[in-house]
Amino acid sequence: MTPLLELRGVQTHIGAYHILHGVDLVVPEGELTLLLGRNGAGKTTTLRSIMGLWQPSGGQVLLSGQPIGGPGLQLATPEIARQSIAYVPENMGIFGALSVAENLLLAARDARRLDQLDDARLAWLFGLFPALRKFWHYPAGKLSGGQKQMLAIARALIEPRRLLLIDEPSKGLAPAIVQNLIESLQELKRSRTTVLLVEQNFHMARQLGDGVAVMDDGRVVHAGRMADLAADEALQQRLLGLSLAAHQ
Ligand SMILES: Nc1ncnc2c1ncn2[C@@H]1O[C@H](COP(=O)(O)OP(=O)(O)OP(=O)(O)O)[C@@H](O)[C@H]1O
Repeated sequence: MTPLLELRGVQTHIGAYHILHGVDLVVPEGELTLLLGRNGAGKTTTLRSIMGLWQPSGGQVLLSGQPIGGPGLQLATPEIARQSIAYVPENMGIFGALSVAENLLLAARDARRLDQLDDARLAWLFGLFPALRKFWHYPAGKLSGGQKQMLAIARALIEPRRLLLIDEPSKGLAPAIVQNLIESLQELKRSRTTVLLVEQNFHMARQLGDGVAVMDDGRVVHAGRMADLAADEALQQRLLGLSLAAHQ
């Protein structure tokens, strides 16, 4: 079956630096695929290359088999977003001075007022992230780090999406908050939303991943099922090193 997203030999340069050296990656429809790898391996650059925020200098990015990125066939970022791909960057891109409700409203292209937001979708989001209902009229800047992360993901989900790219949502969060986030993302998985999730936290990754790709030095050096990697400590050690395999 054609995967929802596929990268074939993607090369990306940032200025004079050659960062991605031929990334091959498959994200099947309806699955959560983990992208792991040490700091600087190229995970964020891969997400940005999918979105066209860095334009690949070689290879192809395909959505349902149709090219969306690569030399000679590059779509602009707004066109890529219109293919129903949402990106939650590490800095989350939320507006601190606006309320939780206003942040969500801004992300909904079809609604101009709060009462135009889709009720069923909001109820589903509140089920995933109960804190959003509780802090509905609070300035987003006053939320905790974990709640901000949940708001950022909720913004990406305010409309139905074919694909969600999420960059390291656990970064800087306390273990108890990470556990909340894991539970929310497990609930999201039940809706069969296709997700490509960048993580360094293996404890989180192993509970969420269907498939996994491990990057090193601008390439994918391992791809397979997360259950197989989670069961193989020697492989974890070899691919991820001690610091990542340490199960928090
Ligand atoms: N704007 C930039 N200019 C120059 N080099 C960059 C830029 N952005 C990233 N890089 C370099 O590209 C390489 C890959 O970075 P990237 O952020 O993709 O890694 P990562 O796997 O996401 O790491 P991290 O987990 O630390 O975010 C790193 O060596 C980084 O220094």
